[in-house]
Amino acid sequence: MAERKKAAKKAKKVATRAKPAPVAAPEVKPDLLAVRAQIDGIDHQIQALIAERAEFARQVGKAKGKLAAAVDYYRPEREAQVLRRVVDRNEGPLADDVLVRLFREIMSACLAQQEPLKIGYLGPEGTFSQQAVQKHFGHSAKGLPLASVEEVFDEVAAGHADFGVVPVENSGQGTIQSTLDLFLSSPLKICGEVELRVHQYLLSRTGHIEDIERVYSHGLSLAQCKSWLRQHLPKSEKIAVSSNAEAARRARNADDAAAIAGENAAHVYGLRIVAGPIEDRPDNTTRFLVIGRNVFPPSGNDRTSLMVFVRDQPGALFRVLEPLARRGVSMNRIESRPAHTGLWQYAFFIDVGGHIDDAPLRDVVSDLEDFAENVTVLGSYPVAVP
Ligand SMILES: O=C(O)C(=O)C[C@]1(C(=O)O)C=C[C@@H](O)C=C1
Repeated sequence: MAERKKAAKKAKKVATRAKPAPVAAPEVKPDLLAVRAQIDGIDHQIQALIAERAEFARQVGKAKGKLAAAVDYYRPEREAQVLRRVVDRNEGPLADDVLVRLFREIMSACLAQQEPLKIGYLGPEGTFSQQAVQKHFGHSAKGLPLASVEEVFDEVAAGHADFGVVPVENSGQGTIQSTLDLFLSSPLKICGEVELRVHQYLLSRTGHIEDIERVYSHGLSLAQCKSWLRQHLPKSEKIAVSSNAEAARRARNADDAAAIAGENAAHVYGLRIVAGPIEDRPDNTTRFLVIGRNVFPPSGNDRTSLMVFVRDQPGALFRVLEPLARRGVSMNRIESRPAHTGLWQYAFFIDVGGHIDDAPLRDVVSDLEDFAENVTVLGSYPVAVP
């Protein structure tokens, strides 16, 4: 919510507090049928407006001309602008993220009128990656569950999926380096980011904690619940598998096994919730990247990811950072990885504020090109809307 709006709301609250306590008026119970009639009238209007919007979205499609596929109609920068306006306008009672979810679904359905987008993710069904796909692209997009993050990159590069959604960072565990490393040898671009609050649950067939001797989960999820496991299941064997949904699939087959996964997985795999949420940090959040084959225009609030290859030499890191400081470009993240191009050569993965079409950032890239072995713009994309 915009700072200005928050300040106005706060001022209003303070003013209310300063007033003498009002004399309690007897609460008038609204008439149920009359209120429902109001809701019916509003639903009627909402439906007519959604239909009208869908018709305009179709016209926008026509205005773009005859394009080859659904992916060519997708405009992430425009979607981000629409959603930011929704947040700016919001004065309650519904929370920003609730309204954003509703509007995303409307845009998802409008876009799917051409043909639904196909989005690759680390499957099987029930993973947090699937939740991230649905959060970002809405339920009208078609999810393609794949066996590994590497396969997500391959299927997008081959054009079998329009976009992919891959985990890149967890608030408590840090960067998922295996995902970053895939960019070293991939031509794909970053087109968006999704932040997902991750709630972990202990799931099993019987639902009884005393039955559990083995706990399956993705290594990252086991790490996110380490203290809880130490306290509640200290003697159980912890087994890392390829995804949380795979863990749920295994737990389905044995009474003495459990899985740590999202609540979704309990429904998908017919398991009972033994305990949850069990993540050690209450703000546990995973950041996902949307990968595709193109870079999109600026949305007005963007981030750019760069990959800078340098030789191991004195002052290398300083020389990477100096142009950013000199040109006033803010940096959100830097990570160094072996570049796989030669011994002691490194790639710096850097996230900075702004779009590659912005002058200061273009200049930074040209400064870096003067001394680095190679500079790759991995993508410029809208900063995640809640
Ligand atoms: O504005 C556009 O370019 C549209 O295609 C319309 C619309 C929308 O429903 O608002 C739908 C899909 C795009 O990804 C962005 C926005």
